[in-house]
Amino acid sequence: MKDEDFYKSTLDIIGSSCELAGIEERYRTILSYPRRKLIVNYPVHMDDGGIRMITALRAQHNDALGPYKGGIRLGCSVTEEEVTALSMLMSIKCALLGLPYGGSKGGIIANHKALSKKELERVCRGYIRAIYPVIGPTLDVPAPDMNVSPEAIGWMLDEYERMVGHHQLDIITGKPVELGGIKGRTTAVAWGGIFVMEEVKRIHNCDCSTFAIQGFGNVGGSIAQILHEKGRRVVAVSDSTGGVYNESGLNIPALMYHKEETGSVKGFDKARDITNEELLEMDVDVLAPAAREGVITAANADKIHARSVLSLANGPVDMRASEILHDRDIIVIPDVLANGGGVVVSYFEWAQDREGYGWSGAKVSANLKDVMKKAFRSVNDASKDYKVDMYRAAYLVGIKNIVQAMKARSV
Ligand SMILES: NC(=O)c1ccc[n+]([C@@H]2O[C@H](COP(=O)([O-])OP(=O)(O)OC[C@H]3O[C@@H](n4cnc5c(N)ncnc54)[C@H](O)[C@@H]3O)[C@@H](O)[C@H]2O)c1
Repeated sequence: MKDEDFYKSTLDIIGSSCELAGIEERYRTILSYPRRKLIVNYPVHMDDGGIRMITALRAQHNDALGPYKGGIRLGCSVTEEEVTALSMLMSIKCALLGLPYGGSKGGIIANHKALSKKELERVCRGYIRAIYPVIGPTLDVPAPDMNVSPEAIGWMLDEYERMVGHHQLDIITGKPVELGGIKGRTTAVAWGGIFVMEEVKRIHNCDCSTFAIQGFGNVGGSIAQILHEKGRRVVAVSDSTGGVYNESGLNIPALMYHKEETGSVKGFDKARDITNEELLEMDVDVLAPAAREGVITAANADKIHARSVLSLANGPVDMRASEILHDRDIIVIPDVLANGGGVVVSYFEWAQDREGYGWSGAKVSANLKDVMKKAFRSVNDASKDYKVDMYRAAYLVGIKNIVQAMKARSV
């Protein structure tokens, strides 16, 4: 899916949710624009003595409920439309999950694979210097997203603290644990998805024994690992190079080792190579797209054979595809709910750093479970009340919560 289409499909779901909830036209108009978009160009010193200009941005969508919150993406294919749409999804996600945050997103347009570690550090530090005027612990709190590691977040924290001249751990989340990060952040998206899946299984009485996972990075890799440890059968996984399949279940730790050694999941000796299309069309209990936006659309929704779809990536299923799947009795857990565990635990990290008292892993896990189950119930109830699929219900609940906050502010 092209980024313009992702942006358009985000506006479509905002518009149709407002219509469904009977929300006044002016709120739909307000929510269809980001409040602020900062585009920056900054020079980075390269190891060969030259400089390179880096273009980056920060999109801030809506802050009626609290400070903007959103990750930073790094990559040469990052675009303004993609980052803007993702800032909108963040507002809706935070509102749906009951967090006191608005939504934002950042993007750094650079080929991270072609940078040395020192160059990457200078790119990350430069980004913080460039967006400094629009971020702050009660203004906009960044976090990692694709291709941004906890180490990179550590550099960003350090750069901000150098600028302000004092410690400020609550300026950014996703930090290494030894630098004010929180226990459980790296597996938070995966655990959040699993807690939601457990509710789906309990309430809708569906089977969750076999899994196919698209993407084998932070999110896809960690859910595969957890499911494997729980004794579930992860029969297929893929990355950008293709996928692998084993009907009896893949040995995930061995596959991780294979990917580390070869750079790809393909060619794993205890499995058969498959394409990403084959993975999406697999007959499994749960299909978890955990790579990119726009992978299930009206063009391939008819070919999906999973019993449920856990949308761990941002925007992997569009509204039309979700309707088609719903009509075929396939349960779609929307992204704003399924991958919400990441921002929930980011919120715990922010709260921990503002409080100055470390949370235990057990406290993180118990609180995450509570938030995810409560959010699932609100979506499930809205789905029944409005007689719509869970995808539309989730956006509807999030947007209603934002609009209530705007009304309380007399916007
Ligand atoms: N990391 C987080 O905390 C977090 C939180 C919420 C949502 N998300 C979303 O989850 C998704 C994945 O994020 P991540 O942090 O795991 O990124 P990542 O960069 O660690 O991993 C992405 C994975 O997807 C694979 N991939 C890329 N393009 C692909 C394609 N066309 N087909 C199949 N596989 C492909 C990559 O090879 C890699 O294995 C993104 O949509 C991101 O916005 C991430």
